[in-house]
Amino acid sequence: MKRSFVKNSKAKASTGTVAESPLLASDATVAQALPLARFPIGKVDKVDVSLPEGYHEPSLKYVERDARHGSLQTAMTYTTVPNPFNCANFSSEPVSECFFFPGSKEVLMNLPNYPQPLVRPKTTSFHMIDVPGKGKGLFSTRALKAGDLILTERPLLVCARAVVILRPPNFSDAQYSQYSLDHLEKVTEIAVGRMRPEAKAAFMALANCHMEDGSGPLFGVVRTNGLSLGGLRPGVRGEMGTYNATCKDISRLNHSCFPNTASRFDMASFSYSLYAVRDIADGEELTYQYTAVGVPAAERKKALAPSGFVCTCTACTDAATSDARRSNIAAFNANLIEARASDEFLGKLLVKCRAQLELVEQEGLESLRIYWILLRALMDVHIWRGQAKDASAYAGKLNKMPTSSRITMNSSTPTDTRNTKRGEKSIAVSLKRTGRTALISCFIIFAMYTSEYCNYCSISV
Ligand SMILES: C[S@@+](CC[C@H](N)C(=O)[O-])C[C@H]1O[C@@H](n2cnc3c(N)ncnc32)[C@H](O)[C@@H]1O
Repeated sequence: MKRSFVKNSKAKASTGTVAESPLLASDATVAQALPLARFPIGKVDKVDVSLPEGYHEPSLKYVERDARHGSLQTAMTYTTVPNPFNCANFSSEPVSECFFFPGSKEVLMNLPNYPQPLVRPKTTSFHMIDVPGKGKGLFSTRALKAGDLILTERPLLVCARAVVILRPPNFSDAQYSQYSLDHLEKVTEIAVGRMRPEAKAAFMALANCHMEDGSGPLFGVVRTNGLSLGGLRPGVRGEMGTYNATCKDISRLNHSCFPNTASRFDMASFSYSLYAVRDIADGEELTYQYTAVGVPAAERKKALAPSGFVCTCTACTDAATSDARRSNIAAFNANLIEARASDEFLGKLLVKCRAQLELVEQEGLESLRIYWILLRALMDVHIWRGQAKDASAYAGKLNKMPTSSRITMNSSTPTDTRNTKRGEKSIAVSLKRTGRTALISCFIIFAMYTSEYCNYCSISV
C-alpha cells in the first residue's frame, strides 16, 4: 500500500448520517467533468477566499439515515464501519468513521463475509517513543521474525481523497485550492465529531505538519497521516477511486527508504495488518514507505518534500551506491525474455533470480512486491528443475510475506505448502509440467515483475 501522506457545519453524531451537499457533486456530476478539487500536496499558502459579490454559496444539508441502509446514490455518506447493527458480537471493537462516495458502503455490505471481527496479535510487540528529529515513532519491544504480525487496526477515519467542489466564479487556482481546503475541513469536522471519545482523542493527538498553511487543524491531520486506501470504488481510477485512511498506530510509523514493515488491508474486517518484512531486532524502529522507494534518491527526496522532512537513511545519504543497485533491480528481466525454457535457461534464471534477491535484501526492499515475485520465481524454477527441497524453502519464505496469498497444497498446481514432506510431494506432482509451460510461466513472472515494479506502491491495499 502506498502511503499517501497527502497532504466546516455540524451534523448530529449518529451512524448513517448523509450529507446532501450541493457543494459535493455526485458521480453523475463527476461524469459531466466538473473541475476536480485535488488535495493540494505540501505547504499551501493561505489566500483570501472572499466570495464574489452576489455569489450564494450552496448550504450543506444533512439527513439522518438508518445505518443499515446503503448510501444515497446522489450524496456523500457519513457512516460507521463496521456497522454496529450487524456486528452485535463484536460491537465493542474500535470502528472507523467514514466519509464515502455513493456505492462504497455497498461494496462492503455486498461482501459475503462482511463484517468480520478484528483479529489482534496475541502479544504487543511495539511501543511509541520520541525520535530525535522525527517527532514520535514506533519501536519493537521484542525481536520479530519476517512475516510476524505486529498489529491490526481499523482506521480512525476514512475519507474521500478528492471531491468535486463547485468553483466560485473568477476564483484563481490558489483561491479555489484554499476554498476546497476550507470545505474539506468542514467535512472532516463532521466525521471527527462522530468519533467515539477515545478515537477522537487518538486522532487529535496525531502529528500535523500543516499547522502553518492553509489546511484547517483537522484536515491537516488527515493530510499528514493518511494512507491510500483503494478498492472501495471499483471501476473508478486515480484520485477519485482512492480514499485516505488515518490510523492511530500505523500513522505513527516514520518513513524509511528500506522499510522493515508493510501493511495489508482486509475489507471484511475493515482493518490493516502490519507485518515485519524481515527480521527486526528488539528495540529497532519500525518503519514504513511513504513513497515509491525503488526510484533514485533524488526522486524520493522530491516526493517526500511535501511531508516536510529530508530522509537521512543510508540509501539517501549514500545515494550513488544505492541508486546503482536500485536501478539494477528495476532493470532486471531485460535479458531473459529471449531465452528458452531449457534446463540451461532455468539454471541461468536461477542464478539471476538469486542475485536479484540478494540485491533486494541488500537494499532492504523486502516490503516490495518484487521480493514476493522473486521468491515465487525461485520456487517455480526449483519446481521445474525437480529440486523439491529448495522449492519448499522458498515456499516457506513466501508464506511469511504479508503480500502473499497462502500457497496451498493442490496436486494440480505447482505449489508447495511449507517445509513439509507433503509439500515436497505436491511439488513432485507438479514436475510433470512441460518445458513449454515453464517458458510461459517465465513470461508471466517477468511481466509481473515489470508491472509490479512500476506499481509496487499499491502492494498492500
Ligand atoms: C505520519 S507522521 C509519522 C509519525 C510522526 N513522527 C509523529 O510524531 O506522529 C509523518 C511525519 O513524521 C515525520 N517523519 C516521518 N518520517 C520521517 C523521517 N524519516 N525523518 C524525519 N521525519 C520524519 C515528518 O514530520 C512527517 O510529516
